[in-house]
Amino acid sequence: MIDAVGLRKVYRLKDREVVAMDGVDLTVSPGEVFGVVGQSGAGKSTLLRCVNLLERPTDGVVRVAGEELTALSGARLRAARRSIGMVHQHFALLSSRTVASNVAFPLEVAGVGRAERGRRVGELLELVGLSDKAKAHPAQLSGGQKQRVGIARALASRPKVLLSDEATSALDPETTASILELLRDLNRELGLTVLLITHEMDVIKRICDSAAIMERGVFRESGRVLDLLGTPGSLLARSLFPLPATDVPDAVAITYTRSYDEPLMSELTRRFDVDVNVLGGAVETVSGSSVGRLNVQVRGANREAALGYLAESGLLVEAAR
Ligand SMILES: Nc1ncnc2c1ncn2[C@@H]1O[C@H](COP(=O)(O)OP(=O)(O)OP(=O)(O)O)[C@@H](O)[C@H]1O
Repeated sequence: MIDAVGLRKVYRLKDREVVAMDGVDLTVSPGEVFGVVGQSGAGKSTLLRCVNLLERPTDGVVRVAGEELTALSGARLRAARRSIGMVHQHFALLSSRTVASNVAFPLEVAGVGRAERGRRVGELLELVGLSDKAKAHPAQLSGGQKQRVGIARALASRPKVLLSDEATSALDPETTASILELLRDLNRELGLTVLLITHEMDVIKRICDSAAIMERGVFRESGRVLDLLGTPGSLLARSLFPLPATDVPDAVAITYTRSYDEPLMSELTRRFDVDVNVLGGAVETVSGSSVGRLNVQVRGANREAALGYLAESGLLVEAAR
């Protein structure tokens, strides 16, 4: 649905050049939620602005919903961009307009008639759970409600793709959870493809099917979240499940990305007669699967066979650090 190849963006300032993006390849499949996570200055906003051609990349090709945006300009680019909705961190609502009129705004710009606009706005407000706020003004809404208006407005022209620029960064944890849930529901119910940028690992954990870690203008790793978590040395695994450093002898870090019918640890002690001591870790639901990362001390004569058994069972076994 989104295909970007070799994206570079260089800002030319008076006295120097800033390379904000330096060769990013991004593929977002139809119907998935893809999260790009990184610290401030990593290049996330630049990537998002280049994907919808708010800014033209210095190099590279961007295709969205089958259209090569980088080959278009003027009216054809504006028309193609209707298949992309955008949600902003600070909502970007018009304060003098009511909620309904904010949502109607892109429809007015697109020349949609009054009756059709009214019908569509009603539908959109229902979709985001704000039917009772149609006549309110943005100043009368909570942050979460404002973001719901922002999402309704972004969906007005029935986009295939929603870009989210730190949609939950200005919200408290509870409101963040409800907005993420809304994005997930819209993704499922409308088959909406979502590309979001965030600096919060929690957003990746809660709603993303795929993710990329961005640092200094490049993707350090990218792929399906569960695949990355099961990959040796994964940065995402270390960031989502930070394990405390350990120098305990015979300790290993174990990662599993699905639930097991049989109790593996007790099986281990029974079959291999080893002592198993859990030193630390966490178990959480990621992309709908039970994922765990544990530091475990395994001791005994059959230690190697026991670790081999875990690896054969599909767990990732690495040296604990
Ligand atoms: N218009 C611009 N002109 C010059 N440099 C820019 C411009 N926009 C971004 N940059 C620079 O490009 C780099 C990447 O910035 P970008 O805003 O994309 O990062 P980010 O990951 O989105 O960070 P943040 O979360 O703080 O917005 C930074 O060094 C930034 O200073």
